[in-house]
This record gives sequence, C-alpha cells and structure tokens, in this order.
Amino acid sequence: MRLAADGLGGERGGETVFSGISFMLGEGEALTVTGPNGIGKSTLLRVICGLLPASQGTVGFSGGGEAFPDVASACHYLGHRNAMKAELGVEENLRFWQDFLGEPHLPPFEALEMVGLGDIGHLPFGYLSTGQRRRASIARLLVSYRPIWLLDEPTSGLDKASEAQFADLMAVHLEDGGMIVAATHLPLGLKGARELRMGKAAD
Ligand SMILES: Nc1ncnc2c1ncn2[C@@H]1O[C@H](COP(=O)(O)OP(=O)(O)OP(=O)(O)O)[C@@H](O)[C@H]1O
Repeated sequence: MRLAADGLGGERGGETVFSGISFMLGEGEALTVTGPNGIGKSTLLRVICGLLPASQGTVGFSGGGEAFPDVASACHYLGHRNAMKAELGVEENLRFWQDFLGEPHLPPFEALEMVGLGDIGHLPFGYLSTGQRRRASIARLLVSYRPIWLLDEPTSGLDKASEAQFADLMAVHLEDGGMIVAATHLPLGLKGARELRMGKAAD
C-alpha cells in the first residue's frame, strides 16, 4: 500500500493556505506535520482524506484492494472534535461507528479496554472528562480497520500515561503495515517518523 501526495495545495475561504506539498508513505511509515498555529496543518489533513478539495496537485492511495479502493475509503480521520454523540453511551457511540464504518476490527468493549476506559463504557459520552473523551475517540480508530490514520493533535488533553498508551497503539498500527499522518505540536513517540515542517514561503 502507498499514500502519495504530489504538489498538493489547499485553500480556506478562497485564500491559498499552502501549496506544493509532496510526500510518499509506505506500509509501516509515519509522517508528523508540524508548524505554527494557522499555517494549515489541519487543512492539509482534511485535503488528504477528501473532506476539503485540493486546490492544486493530487493525493492518491494504491494497493488497498477492493476494501480500500481510494484514499477516502482508506482513512480514519481524528479531528479536533471528537465526533461522538453526548447523549449516547460511550460503547454505544463506538457500536454506531463500527456499524457505520464497516471493516470491524476490535469489539467496542475491547477497544475501550485498550484506552483504559473499560469500566465506563456505559456512561453517556457527555459525562466524560476532556482526556477521557479523547481516549474514547482514539478507541474509534480501533473498532474499524483503516490502513491510514490521519490524526489532528491526537494527544491534546491526554495525561502522560495515556500519551504513552497511545504511542503503543500507534506502534502496533505501524507494525501491522498501517500508515500515520499526524499534525502535532508535541512529540508523539513515533519512532522513525519523518517530519513535514510547514512554514511561510519566503517572499
Ligand atoms: N472556514 C474557513 N474560512 C476561512 N479561513 C479559514 C477557515 N478555516 C480555517 N481558516 C484559516 O485557514 C488557516 C489554516 O488553518 P488550520 O486550521 O489548517 O491551521 P493549523 O496549522 O492546523 O493551526 P493550529 O496549529 O492552530 O491547529 C488559518 O489561517 C485559519 O484561520
């Protein structure tokens, strides 16, 4: 499997945010995207998975077979918002996502165990603390399989122990041949990850 971006450009509100971004990722490879606030890291992730159109260039995914014929089908996108219903139970939210996304991987209760929330799957998502919400959203990555994880500041709100636990989950995903693109201001503990540093073009 291979994820390739070639001369990618992105816009927000009709203004160019970035241009000319190229990279290639193979199985087991990770890319961290760094740079100052507002430089376009989140925009880049959204362009990669097709939530926003590319203003220039292309992004493609190959080798995913019938299950993952294109880049959009191959991606898990973990954005700033947690994409969970506050009134539904945590496990219920995960069951919804597994039914919606298909390609079942871990059962919801097991995914919650993996992020240390095994005992609160029955609580409404809205009752959870900030860090617990983030951990439940990370569990979403585990209930359905996707080869590419696009992660937008995934560890924001996590304590040190949860950061380490998430680093282990990312390592397993990479060992299994997955790929990760993560926008971050913090070290993620991704061994061997390449870095794409976004900055303002020189005038
Ligand atoms: N809907 C929108 N309309 C117009 N401009 C927008 C819109 N959404 C974002 N922007 C602008 O696009 C630029 C890139 O934003 P983006 O969220 O991609 O940055 P970022 O690098 O992820 O920032 P941060 O590190 O703060 O998360 C910013 O200047 C932002 O204000």
